[in-house]
Amino acid sequence: MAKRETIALIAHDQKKDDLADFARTHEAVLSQFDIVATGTTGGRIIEACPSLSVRRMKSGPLGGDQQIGAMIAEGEVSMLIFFTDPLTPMPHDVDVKALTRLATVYDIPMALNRATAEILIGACDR
Ligand SMILES: O=C(CO)COP(=O)(O)O
Repeated sequence: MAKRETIALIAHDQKKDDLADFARTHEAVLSQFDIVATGTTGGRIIEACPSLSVRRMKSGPLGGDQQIGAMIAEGEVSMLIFFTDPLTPMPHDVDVKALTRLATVYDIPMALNRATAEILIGACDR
């Protein structure tokens, strides 16, 4: 069986409801991919969409962003959808920056808000 591509899904706390809703809306498309997520986000996605194949890494503040960044560097992630919260200071801000930097370095499609995520997921559905 051909290896499926992986999409990384992450949301900051204030954006988790929105990402869970996004995942529910696009469950059929997402089910064609393996999903990797930071810990708490992954739990929310599994709750919202039990049919999806979700690998949960550590929680973001405990290194989850860095783990997913390492996967990007290894070529294991095809797309990053990360609903960021620009209005709340984060203790792990540097990790968030490192993750989005690696997505840019390795030139994978990256959505940092829902409007862009809708366009990317629409492109996956063709
Ligand atoms: O903080 C995060 C990303 O920077 C998300 O981590 P959680 O999904 O564990 O809340």
